[in-house]
Amino acid sequence: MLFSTTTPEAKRIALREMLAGPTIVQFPGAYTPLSTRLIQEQGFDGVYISGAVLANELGFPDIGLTSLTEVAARAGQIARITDLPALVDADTGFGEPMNVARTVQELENAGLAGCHIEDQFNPKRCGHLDGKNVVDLATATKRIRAAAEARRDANFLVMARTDIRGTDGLAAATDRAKALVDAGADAIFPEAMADLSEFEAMRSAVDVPILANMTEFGKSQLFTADQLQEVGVNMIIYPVTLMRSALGAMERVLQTIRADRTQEAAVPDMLTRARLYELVDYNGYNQFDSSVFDFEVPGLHR
Ligand SMILES: C[C@](O)(C(=O)O)[C@H](CC(=O)O)C(=O)O
Ligand SMILES: [Mg+2]
Repeated sequence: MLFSTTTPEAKRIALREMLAGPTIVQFPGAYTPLSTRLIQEQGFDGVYISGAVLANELGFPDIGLTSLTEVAARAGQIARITDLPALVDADTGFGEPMNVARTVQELENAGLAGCHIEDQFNPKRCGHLDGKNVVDLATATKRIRAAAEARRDANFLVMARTDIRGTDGLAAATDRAKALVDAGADAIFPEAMADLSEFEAMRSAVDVPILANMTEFGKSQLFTADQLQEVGVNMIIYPVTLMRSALGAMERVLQTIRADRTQEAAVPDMLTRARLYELVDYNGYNQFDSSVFDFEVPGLHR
């Protein structure tokens, strides 16, 4: 059935354990709650909830227009449907340090295993675009300290993302990462690393887990999990991959219908009705229903 069979607390412990382990973990971006089931079925380690996907699907560019309420609600819908730990993109934390504290508590309540908070100015932008701005070190560290202190579950992962590589270079990024760890970050998301050697430099700078963002059409090459593991990366996200693939497929089928005046040629690419029902677990719900209603209470007649 379409719900998590484990608690948020257990998922947070699982996330901590996998990040401490020797094997790199892969977190595809959940496009929607249902697509999260595909991620789980394929045996991935966890799911990522992208701020870009969330914003774009609501019809906004990824420039900080979504609200905490929208992000927590969507992230909660995704977290509730999977046994996998879910890491959510909390952008700049939705305001000042006090807002960041509230953000972390709302995300804990929504059942997330962790979130990342970045050091961009608002309005923020995609980390792989030029013209980003980052806040000063004091502001960046205050956000992380507020996040770390606000959580009620010590295992909720507070990941600090730094975008400073794009504005000030690699040395600034490793320095900032160290300061963010000192401020309480459990993990580091070094955004827009240019190549593997930059990940390696980040690896030597900090002793917490580090994340690689394998977003398509960005600044980083699309390295394999083995290549990234080799340089000491602990976690990979594929944030926008499912949305890009789904939208690509949608565009193609719409073109087919326009051209052929029927969708017939596109049907082989579609998930069949049977497969869709399997994914939504109609069977599981039916069985649950019959186990609840198919019993007799002696002496009870209506
Ligand atoms: C990871 C990211 O923050 C996201 O929101 O998914 C984006 C991804 C993207 O725009 O490709 C990012 O800033 O890298
Ligand atoms: Mg983002």
